[in-house]
Amino acid sequence: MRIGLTGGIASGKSLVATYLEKQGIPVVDADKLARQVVEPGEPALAQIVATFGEHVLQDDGTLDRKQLGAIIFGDEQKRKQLNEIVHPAVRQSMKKQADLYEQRGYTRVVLDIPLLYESNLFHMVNQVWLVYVDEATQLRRLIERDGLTETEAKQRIAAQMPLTAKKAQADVLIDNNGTKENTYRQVYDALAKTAHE
Ligand SMILES: Nc1ncnc2c1ncn2[C@@H]1O[C@H](COP(=O)(O)OP(=O)(O)OP(=O)(O)O)[C@@H](O)[C@H]1O
Repeated sequence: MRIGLTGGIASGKSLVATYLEKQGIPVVDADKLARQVVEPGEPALAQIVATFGEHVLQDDGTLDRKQLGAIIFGDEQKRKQLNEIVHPAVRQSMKKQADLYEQRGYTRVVLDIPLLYESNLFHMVNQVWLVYVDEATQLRRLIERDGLTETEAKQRIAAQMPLTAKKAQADVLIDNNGTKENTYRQVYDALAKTAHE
């Protein structure tokens, strides 16, 4: 069974993912794979260079993220082109890792996908677990973690699909407004329910 773990910025996905790993559940991290698929030697990097030019590479052959960011900033068409290269590579890589874990005998694999809703990746998982917090808590934790001003933090939250809108399509809601222990308990209980599925 594949569980899609998602939420919003600073909602507590990493907290939950770390706990799941401690419980012996393998977690496939979409953000980590998104960095791996553009490493030197990877086909996605070659496609990026073919599309945007050699100047998106640094001298050591790695992707110059700043340069690429500047190219796609404010250019919807270019952003789309980049996503059309990177997204399929990430999906393929997530699937491959999940397959591997299953071949090794794991019956439950978690796919940590921050943009599961935005990228419409419901087809990749059997269940969606949503880590949610109310906006005041999200704002406070984001400011504390990243050292942002209130305005900056509000902008980042506003740039995403609201967490409340994500609730309707979730199979399991993990309320992370309380203590970490409280959240761990909910995850433990949700895991217990999947043990025989
Ligand atoms: N229940 C909690 N009580 C107190 N602090 C918490 C709790 N849950 C998370 N935090 C803190 O809030 C911050 C955000 O949590 P976390 O990094 O797990 O979120 P995330 O969803 O993975 O964020 P992002 O997607 O932005 O990386 C962290 O500093 C974390 O330590």
